[in-house]
Amino acid sequence: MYQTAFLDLPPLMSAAGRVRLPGSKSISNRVLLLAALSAGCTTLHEVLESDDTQVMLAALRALGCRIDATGAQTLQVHGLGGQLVQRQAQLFLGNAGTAMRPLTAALALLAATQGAQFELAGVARMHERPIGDLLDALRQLGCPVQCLGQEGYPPLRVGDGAQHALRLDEAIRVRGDVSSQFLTALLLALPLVSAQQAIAIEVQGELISKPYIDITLAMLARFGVQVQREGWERFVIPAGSQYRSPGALHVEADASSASYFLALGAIAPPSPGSAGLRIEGVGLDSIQGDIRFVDAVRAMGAEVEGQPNALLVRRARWPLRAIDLDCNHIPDAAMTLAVLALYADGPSVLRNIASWRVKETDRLAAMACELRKLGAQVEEGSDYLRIEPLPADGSGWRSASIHTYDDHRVAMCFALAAFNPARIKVRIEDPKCVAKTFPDFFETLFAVCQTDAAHIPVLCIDGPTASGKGTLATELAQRLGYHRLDSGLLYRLLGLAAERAGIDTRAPALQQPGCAAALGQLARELPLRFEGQQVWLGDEEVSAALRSEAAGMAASRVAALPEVRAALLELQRNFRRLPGLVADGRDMGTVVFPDAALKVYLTASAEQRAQRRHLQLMAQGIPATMADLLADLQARDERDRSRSAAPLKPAEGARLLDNSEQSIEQSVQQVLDWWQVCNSGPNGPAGCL
Ligand SMILES: Nc1ncnc2c1ncn2[C@@H]1O[C@H](COP(=O)(O)OP(=O)(O)OP(=O)(O)O)[C@@H](O)[C@H]1O
Ligand SMILES: Nc1ccn([C@@H]2O[C@H](COP(=O)(O)O)[C@@H](O)[C@H]2O)c(=O)n1
Repeated sequence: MYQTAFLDLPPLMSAAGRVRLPGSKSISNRVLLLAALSAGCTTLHEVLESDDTQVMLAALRALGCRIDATGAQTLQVHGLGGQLVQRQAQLFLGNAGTAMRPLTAALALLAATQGAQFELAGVARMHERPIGDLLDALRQLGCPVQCLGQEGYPPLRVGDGAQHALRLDEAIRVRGDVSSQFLTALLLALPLVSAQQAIAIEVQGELISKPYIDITLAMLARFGVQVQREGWERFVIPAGSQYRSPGALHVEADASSASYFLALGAIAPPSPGSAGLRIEGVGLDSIQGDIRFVDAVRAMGAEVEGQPNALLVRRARWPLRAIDLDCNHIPDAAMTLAVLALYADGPSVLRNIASWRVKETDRLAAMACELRKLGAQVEEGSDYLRIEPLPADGSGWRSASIHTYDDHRVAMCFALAAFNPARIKVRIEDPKCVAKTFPDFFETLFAVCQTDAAHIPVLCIDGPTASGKGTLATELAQRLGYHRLDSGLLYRLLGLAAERAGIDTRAPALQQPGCAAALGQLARELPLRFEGQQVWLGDEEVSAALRSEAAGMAASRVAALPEVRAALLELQRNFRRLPGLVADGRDMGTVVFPDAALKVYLTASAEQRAQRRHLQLMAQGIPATMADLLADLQARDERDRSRSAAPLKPAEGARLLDNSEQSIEQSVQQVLDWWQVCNSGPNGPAGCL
């Protein structure tokens, strides 16, 4: 997951391959709760790992439910059988509506019938999301429920520690026109108290987001409770209903998450020779309402083929066909349509989406505001959006920094704007907000998208030994969310590989006929592998061996050979991958990435550098003297500067940074400021050179 303050998406050009989606949030949180309420043990497979499921898991554990992780995305839930083991708890539920609403209802009933008291709170936005209609229904039942802040909103206290008789004879009335989650919450909770009598729920107002109720009913059925539905107005939980664990259950992939990749397939030309984009984990027979997003992208012109537990999508009609659609049945996925509308042949209207206003943020206002930043004309009604497309010739598109409002769906759907025909980058602020439902969303996106190498930004740091290039490059890559190329490591690996192969890399031997060619060949076939922080040369883990001064000296000798440099050139250029690269070495800006957007030449006095290296080695427990280190680094610098192939020197247009008197953070800030300037042109990273 990208933990950066922002993520710059370079212009994207095509997409193809396979996407494996994470588990459905709606199903995961429902089945976690149901498994916890049931008697017996339930094994849940492919459970979503995200912020929203984490808060549900933490709450269930705080209530005394044992949940063991028994494999990747597999959990074993030891159900409580409807019996409280904790009579008091304070639960933090973040911004997860799928946790707050059902837990409120279930705990209110359990607290009232068994004598307990619980507090449920969330993040600030959760305390602005109304829950009054659900509380009214619980109060009708006779459950003590108290709002600890503003009436009708979390934080809440349910129960008062005493037992209360419930009024179950009369039908429970609940509003259905603000959020369908209130009805879901009651449906999930009431089987806890239906052993003796049937319980009816009557929905007041037109029920919105009906497909989510279908998910609830399907999950209840899996746990042994068959709810009788009379239209969408009345639901009856039969007397004697009781939760029974199904033993094991597989969670479908998230159909709302599929929408981003269905949309991607609709707008991205497939890469040459590919059949399109295959989305795995969910098929046309999904029980999730957002699968109907398929109808919407088909209406806009995409070809979608249903396969067993998968979808295959291809761009067909271009530009897309504008739509005028009632989106009440796909409220979450419909946000994706708002961005697709930018690529349509006329204005699109998304109707009946008033519920957007009470989601993670006011999504109607947020989408209108961010679409306008891209240059679109948008009309925002109380319950609709009308979106004018942007010209297919690229005129009118503006480079924008998309504010994401701590809303995962805003971040994910605006990623699609990176396919703009103007080929301008799109900045997504606070990309980690996708953790709510799809922590690896951007990694998944980059894995199936392609673009011209020239669009992938590169930031180069060159300079002499121990000037701090690696330290600076690592930090920059982390803050920008970019890949990192430590090019010196490749030369060090080659020096080590030569030693392992019995090739003498000392000066006289290197001049022997055939030696340079042999090293060039070795460089082309380097059996290198990166595993996290570990570097492998064939079967040997060599990370520590590579950092020795001897390895540095050997690297510096083999690096002077043109055959070696030529052999490693392509390998280094292959590190240029989405979303960007920070590369450090001696010739990053001069030879390997001459078109880099920003080139920095980093120096410090030889004495400072020797001292830093000394401290570095001491910290690793490697003995060295200052005098030896100074002599070594001066010899290396001299060889690097004086060689004929790719000598160490500032690249044309490079920014010079002498960090002798700077802290690491000051150097980082200086380069980020330069990077910001490079990126502030109307077309994104035009470069500083
Ligand atoms: N601005 C700085 N101020 C103080 N110390 C620094 C600064 N930058 C880096 N250092 C320290 O100097 C040491 C050497 O840095 P680093 O290994 O990043 O240099 P390098 O240029 O990548 O070296 P090499 O070219 O040999 O790989 C590290 O211990 C690092 O913490
Ligand atoms: N682009 C590069 C990077 C490194 N070298 C040579 O490798 C030696 C080791 O590099 P470190 O950055 O890991 O210390 C270095 O002394 C250079 O001779 C290079 O030539 N080009």
